[in-house]
Amino acid sequence: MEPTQLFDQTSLYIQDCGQKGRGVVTRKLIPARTTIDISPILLFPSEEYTLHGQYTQLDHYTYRWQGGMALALGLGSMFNHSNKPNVGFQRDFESKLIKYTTLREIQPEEELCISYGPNLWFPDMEEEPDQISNGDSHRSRNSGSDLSDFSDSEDVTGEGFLARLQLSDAEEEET
Ligand SMILES: C[S@@+](CC[C@H](N)C(=O)[O-])C[C@H]1O[C@@H](n2cnc3c(N)ncnc32)[C@H](O)[C@@H]1O
Repeated sequence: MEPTQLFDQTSLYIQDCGQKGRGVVTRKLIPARTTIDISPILLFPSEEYTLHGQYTQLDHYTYRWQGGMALALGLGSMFNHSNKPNVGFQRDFESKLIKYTTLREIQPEEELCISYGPNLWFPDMEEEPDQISNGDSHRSRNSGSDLSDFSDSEDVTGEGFLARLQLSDAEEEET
């Protein structure tokens, strides 16, 4: 495996984001298309996840992965959800990494959010009050298309990468 360069994250910090719990915030302006983190992952094989993991706190933090579910080590586990995300992510199955890239310019003191997909298991506090649904707290994160499900390992750099991040889940399923 090639060595992976990690990132200087001195401008990012973890903050209490009210009912969302902790979240990731930036002190400085971050330009669009900036890679802000590469998180190594810890893979839980499908069987282990089905037998145990889905009944634990891990279920709130894991990403779909080839062969099971993955816990992002580092910032990747701390991004909250927004249906208008300002950060996209791309899984690199071969290198067991998730790369996070800004989708637009992000202002100082703004929270960095990814999209978990359409099937949330909690009431979305980013929504307007009359739009908040209850979510389904009993539904396993693994039981729907929670996270846009990249089916293959791809080059994680370049235009194709960012364009793919911006696909909606519906478009993603069609590709
Ligand atoms: C991957 S964790 C994110 C970090 C988490 N906030 C923490 O403090 O550990 C996912 C959990 O954060 C909370 N969360 C994330 N985005 C949210 C949102 N838009 N509205 C409400 N809760 C949210 C939910 O409890 C969810 O199960």
